[in-house]
This record gives sequence, structure tokens and C-alpha cells, in this order.
Amino acid sequence: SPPRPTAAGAFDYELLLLRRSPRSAFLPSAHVFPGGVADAADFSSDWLQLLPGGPRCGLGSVRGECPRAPLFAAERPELGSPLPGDVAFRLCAIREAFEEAGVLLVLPGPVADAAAATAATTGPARLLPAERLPPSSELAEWRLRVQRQPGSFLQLCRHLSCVPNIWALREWSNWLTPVGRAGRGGRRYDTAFYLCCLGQAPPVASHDDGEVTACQWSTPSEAVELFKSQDISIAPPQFYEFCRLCNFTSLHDLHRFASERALEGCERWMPVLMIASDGHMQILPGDELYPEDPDFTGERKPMLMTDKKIEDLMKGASRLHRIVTQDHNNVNIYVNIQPKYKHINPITMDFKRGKNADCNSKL
Ligand SMILES: CC(C)(COP(=O)(O)O)[C@@H](O)C(=O)NCCC(=O)NCCSC(=O)CC(=O)O
Ligand SMILES: Nc1ncnc2c1ncn2[C@@H]1O[C@H](COP(=O)(O)O)[C@@H](OP(=O)(O)O)[C@H]1O
Ligand SMILES: [Mg+2]
Repeated sequence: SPPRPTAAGAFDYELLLLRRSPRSAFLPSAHVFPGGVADAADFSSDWLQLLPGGPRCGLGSVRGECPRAPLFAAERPELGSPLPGDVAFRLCAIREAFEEAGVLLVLPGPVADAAAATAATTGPARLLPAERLPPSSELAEWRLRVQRQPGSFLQLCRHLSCVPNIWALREWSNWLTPVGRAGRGGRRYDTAFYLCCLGQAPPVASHDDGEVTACQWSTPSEAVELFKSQDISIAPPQFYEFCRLCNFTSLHDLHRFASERALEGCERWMPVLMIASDGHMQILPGDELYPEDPDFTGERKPMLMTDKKIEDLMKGASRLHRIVTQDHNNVNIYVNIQPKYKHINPITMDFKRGKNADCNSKL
């Protein structure tokens, strides 16, 4: 989201947060980023008629030296899809943002080639001006149609002579639901988080009164404060990302960082739960307690149990990368390892004492 006048040192951008329905089967009432499960329509070969040619439809290649996360590495042609996963996931993210929040991230089409895509998306993105959009009642009808039938999103793009702006999204992180946190029917998510900076005033976001019951724009530190004061509930991945975004008060700096960093790809993180006598921890890769051979399916050792206290598990630990929960809103991130993939560590703070643990913290 966009620059806006603020006091010196304050954030000049806000994040779009959506409150999930209390009836959701997974994370009811939690605040999350827009998004959802990829649909077969996101992998349709029909998209190739709208997107520029080339192996990745004009997306630059990821040149990082570290291996690609499995979600991105999967050979889609072998799975029956002509579109690379990364293209389909971006189409899914843009479709879901339209369905859930009514925000339509598209560019006037056609986008001729990779060079045109790059040129159009170097700086923070812009949405279509109102005069390029149909009347709001017509757009609302399209939104319902897409909610019912995800394939209608392609028809909408054709109707508007537009292309989903897949190039505005920057690969940011990849979270796999811990085995011990699976939802109904064992449901888990391998979630790609993309970051998109908009160089304009925040667009109107409207909830769908179904899956989503409220939309709000908040700065990263406001989101953390709302969580601390128990005004909103958020899951560990979103909490981690809010604290990571707290490093950036300037949209421009965030956009530059995310654009350069995205070329490295990202690491898939599956937190491993450790239940202690007075709380629990989500252990992340790089922590000295992270298992060498984590149980990704839950068949062997879905979570670690100890009768030690959290304090004992923290004492003397040298490599830390963990999210520690002592009460539902007393959640702290401890990290002292070097981030991989040119990423940045979250700003950490000690919520219990109500002041920042990191003396450089901007929170
Ligand atoms: C799971 C989503 C919110 C998507 O749901 P939808 O398809 O829209 O119904 C996803 O966007 C998301 O945020 N995924 C992040 C990864 C994940 O699985 N997060 C939940 C972890 S549960 C957890 O850790 C609970 C806890 O320890 O408190
Ligand atoms: N009116 C409503 N109230 C609660 N949840 C709803 C809803 N309409 C849709 N959903 C849920 O939102 C999820 C779709 O999310 P997305 O498309 O973002 O992945 C589905 O969850 P399930 O997958 O648990 O059925 C669906 O049931
Ligand atoms: Mg969703």
C-alpha cells in the first residue's frame, strides 16, 4: 500500500488484512493476508493467450544459489499443467484478492513480452484508473461470478482487455502448516506469500461477507499492537511476517529490498511444534532444536514434547530461530541466526515487559 503523510520515523505504508469468518474451518476469525487455495483454473492453458510468451511468461528467473522450495520446484508439465507453478500461484493470489477484498490487480493488456512486463512493473504497482473499469455494480457481479467459478476470472480479464499483474508480486516466503496444526480432515497448506507494493492511495477494499468479514489497512506495528492488545488474532506465520516488515518504515525501501531479494527465491519453512510444561514453541529451520530429519507427514513424530519450562529451553541455547507462545497473546520471536536467501530477520521485542528487546527496534 501507498505512501501517506506520517510523523517522522513512522510507516508510510499499510498492509491489507482480512478477518476470516468465525465459521471458517481453518483459523476462524483470524486476520490473514488475502489469498486462498489454487484452483485448476489458475493452471489453465488459456492464460497463455493473454500472457507474454517465454518459459515463465515474462517473470525473471530466480537466480539464487540455494535450491528452490518444493512448491516452486515441482515440474508442472509432468503434473499436467502448461503453466509454471509460480505463474499459476500469482494468478491465484490476484484472483483471491479480487474475490476476498474486491482489489483488482491488473494491467492494461496485452503485455507484449518480458521486457514490457519488466518495464511496467519496476516501481511500485498501480491499479487501473476508475475510468478503465466497468461501473461498480457490474464489477460486483463479476466478483460473485469469480467466487462461484474461478474460471470466470480469465473471462473478466478478456472483457476488460487486461492482464493480471503477476509481475508486481515479489516472492517473499513459503510456510507449510505444522503437522500438529492440521485442520479438519488433516488439511494443511503449503503457502507462498508474495509481496506487492502499490504506489498509490490505498484502494477501497470491501469484504465478501462470506469467507471474509472485515478488511482493514494497518501498518506492521499497528498489526502487532492489535495482536498484543488481543483486538485481533493472528497465526504465527503472519505474526512473523509483521515483525519482519517492521524493519521497513518506507514503502520505497521495502519495494527495493523485496525486488532484489525475490531473485534469490525462498526457503520452505515448516515449524516443528515443541510442547513445554508452561507453553509451546514453533521451532524453525536453523534453530539448534530443529530436527535434522523433520517429520513432514506426521507419521513418525508430529511434535516434540518435554517437561522442561520454556525458560530452561531458552537458557544456554546458542542458535535460536523460534516463535515462543506462553499465553495466546504473549508470543515472542527469538532469532539470532543469519537469514538465508538474502532475507531479513524480524524485529523482535519482549511483549511481556512491554518494551523492545532489540535496542534498534523501531516498534
Ligand atoms: C491458511 C490460509 C489463511 C489460507 O486459507 P484459505 O484457503 O483462504 O481458507 C493461508 O493463507 C495462510 O495464511 N497460510 C499460512 C500457513 C499456515 O498454515 N498457517 C497456519 C498455521 S496454524 C498455527 O500455526 C496455529 C497456531 O500455532 O497458533
Ligand atoms: N460464507 C462463508 N463462511 C465461512 N467460510 C466460507 C464462506 N464462503 C466460503 N468460505 C470458505 O472459504 C474457503 C475458501 O477459501 P479460499 O478460496 O480462499 O481458499 C473455503 O473453506 P474450506 O476450504 O475449508 O471449505 C470455504 O468453505
Ligand atoms: Mg482465502
